[in-house]
Amino acid sequence: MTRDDAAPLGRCTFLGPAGTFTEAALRAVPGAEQAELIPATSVPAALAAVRAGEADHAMVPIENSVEGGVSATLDDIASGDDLQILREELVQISFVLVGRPGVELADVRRVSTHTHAWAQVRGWVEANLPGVEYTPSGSTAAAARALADAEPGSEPFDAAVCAPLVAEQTGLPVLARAIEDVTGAVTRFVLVGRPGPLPAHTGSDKTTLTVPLPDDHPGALREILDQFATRGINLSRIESRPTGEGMGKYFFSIDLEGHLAEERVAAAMGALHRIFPGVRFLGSYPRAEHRPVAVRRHTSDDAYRAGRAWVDGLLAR
Ligand SMILES: O=C(O)C(=O)C[C@]1(C(=O)O)C=C[C@@H](O)C=C1
Repeated sequence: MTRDDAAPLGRCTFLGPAGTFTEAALRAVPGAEQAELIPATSVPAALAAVRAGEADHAMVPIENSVEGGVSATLDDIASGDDLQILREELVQISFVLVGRPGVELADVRRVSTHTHAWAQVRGWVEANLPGVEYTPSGSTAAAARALADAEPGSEPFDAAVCAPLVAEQTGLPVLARAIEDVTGAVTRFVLVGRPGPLPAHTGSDKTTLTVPLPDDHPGALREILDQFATRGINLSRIESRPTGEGMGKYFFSIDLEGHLAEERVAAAMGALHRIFPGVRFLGSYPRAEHRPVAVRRHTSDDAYRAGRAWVDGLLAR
């Protein structure tokens, strides 16, 4: 059984408040206009709402083309009750600096934003606001709204780094535009639900999984990679994250090109499960770029089926 693409989003939570890049990603999903959008204060809070059944889906950031993986998401979906990624969205990222009313760029001493946003404007800040004090916030929009909602004169900081949309929504003065260090940066977001039928295989799919690293297993990383290499499976992301259970305890978070419904992916996942029973399947879903996955002839479904038919024929002699 495959998931119905036209299934309603229902109650959909996201890293809020209104005006985050995450909200922009959610609004790009067909059917978002009919969904009930529920802002969450953090990624773990959004995912907890899905696990508890208080929301049907959550949109959360997972990877940025400049700053890499979003740890809060990678760590949260890797533990606790299983969740499933249903689709991904790519959003072009450009930041503005908004200030409290009346402040000039030269007067800015304290700035707030999300840590991932801060990492993407570090060069601009060093060049234009040297020595400025940084306060992390739950999201870019949370920083801007803290500024907009404060009593005049008691703002917690002078400026916030956020999306141009939030500047419009709050009416805060824009002190600088396009302050990102890398033009054309992209953040990848995933729509997450509770485990259920997989989205249909499209030929341009991605699969996300995690593999815990056992303590006493020399060459474990190589054994994981071998499962993909021998089956011609390309990885688009692999990173290690601490499990939080003690020094040296890690898991790998992996995206591969392909769908669990493909023989080579199913075979690799089955093999991983034999070697590392703690492997966690986090979903197979269409790639946002819709670029077809290149499959080498000898690792195609047809080749797998032909190989199995040959062996079955030998056994049936
Ligand atoms: O704070 C936001 O607006 C978010 O949606 C989060 C987030 C992230 O986690 O990377 C999303 C995109 C940008 O890269 C900066 C922040």
